[in-house]
Amino acid sequence: MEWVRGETIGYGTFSTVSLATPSDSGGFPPLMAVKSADSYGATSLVNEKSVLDSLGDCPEIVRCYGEDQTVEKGEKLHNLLLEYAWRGSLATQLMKLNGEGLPESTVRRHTGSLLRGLRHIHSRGFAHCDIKLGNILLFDDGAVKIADFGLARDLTVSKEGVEIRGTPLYMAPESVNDNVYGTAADVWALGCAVVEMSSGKTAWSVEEGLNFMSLLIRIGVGDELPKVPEDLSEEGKDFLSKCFVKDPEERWTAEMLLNQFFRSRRL
Ligand SMILES: Nc1ncnc2c1ncn2[C@@H]1O[C@H](COP(=O)(O)OP(=O)(O)OP(=O)(O)O)[C@@H](O)[C@H]1O
Repeated sequence: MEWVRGETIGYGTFSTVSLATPSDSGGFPPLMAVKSADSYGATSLVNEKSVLDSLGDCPEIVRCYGEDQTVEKGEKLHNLLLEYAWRGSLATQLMKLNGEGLPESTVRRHTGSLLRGLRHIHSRGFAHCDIKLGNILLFDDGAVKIADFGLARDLTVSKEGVEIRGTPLYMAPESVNDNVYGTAADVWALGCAVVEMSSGKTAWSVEEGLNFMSLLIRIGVGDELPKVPEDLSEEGKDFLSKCFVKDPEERWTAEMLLNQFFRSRRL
C-alpha cells in the first residue's frame, strides 16, 4: 500500500506515531495511524506486527493494515499502519480532566471491553505485558481498544534472562519479585487502569522524585495493595479485590471476571 505521512500525533519510547493517508483507497480507511521506528526500535514493531497477525480480528484490539519500510530524510524507518483512534489514548483523555476520574458507568463499559480484549489475547496464548492508559485507545463511538503490542509475549516460548516489561506503576508483584509476566500480570495491570480511570490518580500514590526501587519494594514485598477509590460502588471494589490478589495463581482471570461481573449485560 502506498501512503503519505501526515502530522505527528504521539511519541512512544521507541517510536513516533503520525497520521497517514493512503494514496489510493484500495479498501483502506481514508485516515490511518502509522507507527514508525528507526533500526533501534524496529524489533518492537516487528514483534507487534507478528503478535497482531497471530491474534487476528477482535473488536477490542486495534487493527493493523500492514507494515513497510521507508527512507525519510536519509533515515531508514520501519512502519506499522494501524487503525486510527480519533480521540487518542485514555491517558490523554484523563489528563484533560485535571485529576478527576471518569463516571463509574463509563469505567464499567471500558472495563468490559478491555476484559473481552484480554480474554481474546490470553486465549491465543499471549500476554500483553504493557496494559496502561497510554495503550488504551479511544474511538469516536466511545469504544476502547487495546493497542501497543511491542512488549507482548508468546507464552509458548520460554524466555531467558532478566527483563523488565511494562511500566512500574502497573507491575504485578510476581513480575517485580520473580520476573514473571503472564496473563495474570495483565489482570493486575487492568486493575491499576480501572483505579486510574475511576479516580484520575495512579493506583499507587507516588510522590514526585520518588525512588523507583522503593515503589518496586512496596509492590513486591509486604501486604500493601493499590489504593481502591473510596467512592467506588461495592461492586467496583469487589471487582478490584479480585484483580489485586498478590498470588497470581489465586488472581481471577479475564474470563472469570467477565462471567462474574459482565455476564448478563451487553457492555
Ligand atoms: N492507532 C493510534 N491512533 C491514535 N493515536 C495513537 C495510535 N497509536 C498510538 N497513538 C498515540 O501515540 C502514542 C505512542 O504510541 P505507542 O504507545 O504505541 O508507542 P510506543 O513506542 O510503543 O510507546 P511506549 O513505549 O511508551 O509504550 C500513544 O500514547 C497514543 O497517544
